[in-house]
Amino acid sequence: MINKIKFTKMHGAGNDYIYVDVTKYPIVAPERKAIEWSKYHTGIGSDGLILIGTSEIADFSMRIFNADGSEAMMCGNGSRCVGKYVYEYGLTHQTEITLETLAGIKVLKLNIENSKVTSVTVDMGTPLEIERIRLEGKYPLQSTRISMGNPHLVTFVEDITSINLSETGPELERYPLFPDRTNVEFAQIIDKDKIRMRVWERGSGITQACGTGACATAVAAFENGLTGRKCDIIMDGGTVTIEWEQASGHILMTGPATKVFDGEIEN
Ligand SMILES: N[C@@H](CCC[C@H](N)C(=O)O)C(=O)O
Repeated sequence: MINKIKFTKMHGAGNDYIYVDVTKYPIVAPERKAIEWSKYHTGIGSDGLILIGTSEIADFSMRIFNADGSEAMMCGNGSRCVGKYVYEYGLTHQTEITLETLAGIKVLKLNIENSKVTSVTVDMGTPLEIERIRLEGKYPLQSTRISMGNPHLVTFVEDITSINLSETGPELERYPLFPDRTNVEFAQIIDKDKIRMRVWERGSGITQACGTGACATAVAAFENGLTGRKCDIIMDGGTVTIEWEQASGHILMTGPATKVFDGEIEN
């Protein structure tokens, strides 16, 4: 049993996770560690925990645990950071990497400057289960639900500053229509290729950014005739560019990946 785990804190547009190479530091109960380590006052502080491992069907694998210990299928911002991690820690010299996730294999293209990964484009695959819905009850919202591997509920509003996300977020996350809970995005159209978005993440609460949420928002905007196929999603912690390719039907997400620090923690 390894007593000390080496980890790296990284963020993608402010969406921050603890990254562990589990080929060197196996973690027995990641659900429990995600809860313990994500706490800001008594742990490392993060939106969750991401495990980087080997794969029989791709170059690497990624597992993601939210701050409440629940396991998610996919993490857009996290996948970019995994690309940076495996390249900069010398686990690969490839600049195109395949990554096994619970939502299928994703392809990462690394943009390198002076041997550092500055940004990554991820082929996020095809958005699924796109449905315009009308919520009832306390929040009679006209929204769009979309799966990017994980579930999202996107609502466009005139003025995003009018949304009390810490109140609506948890209620919509557990709205009865979503037995598996949902991620919740509110978005305001700035112009044909710019959207301001804020997110309440299932299992983590308000975060500064959500990659799969940015993809879902861009898809919902296009489906509702509000933008073209390519747009910038401006979140609290940074911006990502989303393109919904017409030919392939795939979503391409490009954005930053940033290392914060390396650390060591008792297992
Ligand atoms: N922040 C992520 C998504 C993380 C998982 C999400 N909270 C869920 O439970 O579905 C991203 O960047 O995509």
